[in-house]
Amino acid sequence: MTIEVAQTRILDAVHVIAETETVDLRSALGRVLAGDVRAAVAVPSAPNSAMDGYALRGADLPVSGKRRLEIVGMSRAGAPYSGVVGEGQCVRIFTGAVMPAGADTVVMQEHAEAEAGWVVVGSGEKPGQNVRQTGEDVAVGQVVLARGRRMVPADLGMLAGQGATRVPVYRKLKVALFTTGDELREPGEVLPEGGLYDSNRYALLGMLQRLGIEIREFGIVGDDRQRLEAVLAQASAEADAIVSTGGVSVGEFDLLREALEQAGRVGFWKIAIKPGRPLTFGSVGGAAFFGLPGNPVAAMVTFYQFVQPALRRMAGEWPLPVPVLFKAVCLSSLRKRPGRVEFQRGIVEPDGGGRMVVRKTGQQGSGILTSMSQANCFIVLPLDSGPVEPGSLVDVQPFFGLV
Ligand SMILES: Nc1nc2c(c(=O)[nH]1)N[C@H]1C(S)=C(S)[C@@H](COP(=O)(O)OP(=O)(O)OC[C@H]3O[C@@H](n4cnc5c(N)ncnc54)[C@H](O)[C@@H]3O)O[C@H]1N2
Ligand code: MOO
Repeated sequence: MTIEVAQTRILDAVHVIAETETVDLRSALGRVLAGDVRAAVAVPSAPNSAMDGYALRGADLPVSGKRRLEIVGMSRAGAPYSGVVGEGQCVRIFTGAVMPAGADTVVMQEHAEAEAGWVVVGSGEKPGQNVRQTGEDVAVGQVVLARGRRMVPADLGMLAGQGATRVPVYRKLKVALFTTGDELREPGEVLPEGGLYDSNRYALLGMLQRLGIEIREFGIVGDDRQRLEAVLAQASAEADAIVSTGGVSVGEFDLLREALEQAGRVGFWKIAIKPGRPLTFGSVGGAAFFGLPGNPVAAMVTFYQFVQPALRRMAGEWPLPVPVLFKAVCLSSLRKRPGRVEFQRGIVEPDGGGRMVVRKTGQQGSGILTSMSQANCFIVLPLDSGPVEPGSLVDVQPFFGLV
């Protein structure tokens, strides 16, 4: 199965949560809007000055030479001038102050010479300049923020700019999380010979936390079918989605598969992706189920490719952002065989000469979590491509952005 087919099937199968709630603006960051927010007030609410200077009639500006205008008053932000600016007059004005009646133009103070109640302006100024018009940012009735938007800091500002104190949002998505494998130990415990600490659950916790999800942790579930079935039943009763790692390939102890066949409807897919070929997707009770491969990098790559978009959709987010891809010059040689899309891990940066360059973060095995920890991007190698020689252009998908 191609990545695209798997992504489409998953997005088509999941449901957006129905319940909504209202939250205080202070708690709205990262939440998903459950309804359109329309503007009740125009921003700005009145024409105002973009500069400190003098408000005057555009018709009074000299075409050539200079003109002397009488200063008849002052308009400060929060304390407008109540009179009218007549011919040959002006008002001392400050940034953000309402334009006085009669005036339609502001000359910044650096371009004017003030002298005892009078000001001299020169030519080269344009009628209408330096004025911010009513509603030029937001007009009354316009959709300020649309349903399905995951709110960013500027959105909180937009809502506050409308005088809003509370906003309608979808309730938080609940996700149950567990890992499988008798070899796993909880951090803090003593590690037996051949054991390893459960790193997947913590990496997944981090990725889920970034999505603002309410997490129900079921810990490590050993290779015990009855226990797996019990956890699946409880998880499906408590959560909108279940995410697990391990036990999805073909090993004899991959009991998750049997437990799932008992508890729900799931498909076992082989996807043309590396790392992360084996993936399980389906439902257990009313919950969507995602069974990720156990290898730590495979678990993270498949989370980003398949689980994250699905959880965002379920949480009400729409449209989903299209992942950013750009070209960079690859400084490493990369091993690659045609047949799978590969998500190798890299560090991308400007080279100082106007180019973006990328190099791989060491060994690229799907168990090498260091390769992910040190990376700031995926190097995305297409399905049918072969090895990459240093100096070639490759597609890069950055992890970073403003936060
Ligand atoms: N004969 C085949 N063997 C394997 C295949 C295959 O197609 N045929 N696929 C390989 C690929 S690709 C992957 S990925 C893994 C996926 O296997 P599972 O999902 O069943 O994962 P496990 O066998 O349980 O574990 C794989 C690996 O990852 C380690 N692991 C598991 N859970 C965690 C955790 N929570 N934290 C840290 N590390 C974890 C585990 O110890 C194993 O080393 O199968 C290949 N085999
Ligand atoms: O998922 Mo596996 O190699 O593709 O780790």
